[in-house]
Amino acid sequence: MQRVTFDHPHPLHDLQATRQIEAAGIAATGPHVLMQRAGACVARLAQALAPHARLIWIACGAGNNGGDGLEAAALLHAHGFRVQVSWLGSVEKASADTLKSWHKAVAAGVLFVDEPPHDLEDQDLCIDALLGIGLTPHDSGRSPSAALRSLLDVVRGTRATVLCVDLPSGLMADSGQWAAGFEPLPSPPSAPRHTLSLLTLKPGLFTGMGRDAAGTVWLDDLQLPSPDAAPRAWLACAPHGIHPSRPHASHKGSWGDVAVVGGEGLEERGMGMTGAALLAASAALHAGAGRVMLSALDPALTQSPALAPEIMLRRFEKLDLETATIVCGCGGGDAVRTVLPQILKTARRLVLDADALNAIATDAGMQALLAQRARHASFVTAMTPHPLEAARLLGSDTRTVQSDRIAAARELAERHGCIAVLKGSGSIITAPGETPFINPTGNARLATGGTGDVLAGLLGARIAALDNTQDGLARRAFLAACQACWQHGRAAEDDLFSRGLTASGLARALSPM
Ligand SMILES: NC(=O)C1=CN([C@@H]2O[C@H](COP(=O)(O)OP(=O)(O)OC[C@H]3O[C@@H](n4cnc5c(N)ncnc54)[C@H](OP(=O)(O)O)[C@@H]3O)[C@@H](O)[C@H]2O)[C@@H](O)CC1
Ligand SMILES: [K+]
Repeated sequence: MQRVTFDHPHPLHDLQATRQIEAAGIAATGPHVLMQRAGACVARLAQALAPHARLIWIACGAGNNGGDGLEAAALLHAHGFRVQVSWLGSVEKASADTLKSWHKAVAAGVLFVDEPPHDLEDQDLCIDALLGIGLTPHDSGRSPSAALRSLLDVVRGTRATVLCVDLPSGLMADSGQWAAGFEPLPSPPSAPRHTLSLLTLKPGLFTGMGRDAAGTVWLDDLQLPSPDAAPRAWLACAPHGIHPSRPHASHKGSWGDVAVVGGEGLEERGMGMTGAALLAASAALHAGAGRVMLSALDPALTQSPALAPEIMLRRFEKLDLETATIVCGCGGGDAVRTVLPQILKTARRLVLDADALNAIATDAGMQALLAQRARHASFVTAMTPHPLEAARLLGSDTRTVQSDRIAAARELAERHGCIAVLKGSGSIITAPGETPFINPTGNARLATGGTGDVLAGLLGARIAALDNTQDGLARRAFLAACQACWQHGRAAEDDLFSRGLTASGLARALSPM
């Protein structure tokens, strides 16, 4: 068993692959072996998480996820813990494996209760073995029974540490969304949460609602060999080796130019958005771009910001679109539409964000220009939509995008031939022909205006630093996007922001590496 850390990338397998791995495992080990192993490692982790538990309550569903819970109950009882079990199954309907574990628990003298205990304290433990990967898809229209619902409510409202077996019950393994009818109350759970994922890590644990639901994630392979099934995605790890430490004999030209085009003025539509462009420029600067230029769409902006005199103002027609990495769209408003076609045609390295994406979403001509970029091997294009911007580009809605974030990111990347970074909890980074990565860094401090502009500027700096003379530009740009997401999230985790984060503070906290 291992706690999932981010020192190497982890493969994330979807339900189909997990079921295949499970079936092969059962064929290799025989009946009940995997459930016994699963129960044993649940019991081991339970003891480690709550060594002083007065009471361990195990909520067991009717399926094999509940069987894991019953198996763990027998073991924990044998280790001297006071264990109570609520079981939703029946002897008549239980699977053969679950029935064996039920017999074991009964024979061990585990107490089965009709009502969940109401006296679970902080030091106690609640084991959620209600539902695992057997949850039927959300569109089946099936909602939880009253009995299941009432146990779920206790699991979600308890003060005790919660250990979820395989998945938080009701969370869909592939998407990280709650199945219909299983959504918890809006207030986030306050008790510590852990999830012990069995056999494989599932993508849904790390994106969408998954991170809040799962808490700390653990993995046990149930002693089966590493799966060779293709992962649906990878969990990104701390980057190393993409940008080795900067040579002493480097100069500003070594790290590339970033030019930010955005920031509609107050006069245009009564909504001043120059701040967004300034944030992107500041992020590029602090992330180590050799030179940073700002081409503001606000004609009234005629001076570099006093706090960042390094940022040079440029009229759009004075930008060298072929050499600079263009970050386009931050606070761009409608004004961005006038310059975007030329940028799409000419800029070799391009990061598209916010209003540039909104403009492209409604303009077939610009979509065609974007598609043409993919035919030039020396062109790099990255887009950084949040779910609503992604939905506009895909002609769908936010709910559909969020219902399968990996699929939505892939669709964007394939359709537009570019690197796609779908922002949100567990950002998805993908590109044509690449297996997507899910970024594990970051926290709720990022939920404030301007942090997306900071990511766009940071990504601009990372792309600007890529060496033109080396092969594999597309792949290196993709890895640079993964690195930028990692660094953006990691910066937000710094204690510096423990009392709150602003986007300008985040930009200033970035570093070249
Ligand atoms: N097989 C093995 O060897 C191993 C399996 N392992 C473990 O088994 C788990 C998978 O077990 P599983 O396939 O039995 O599914 P599981 O997650 O218990 O859910 C099924 C139950 O949920 C119910 N239910 C479903 N949808 C529902 C809905 N919308 N609303 C309400 N109810 C719904 C469904 O009800 P039913 O449709 O039968 O009426 C049934 O009662 C896996 O996650 C891992 O923990 C490990 O021990 C490793 C070895
Ligand atoms: K569970």
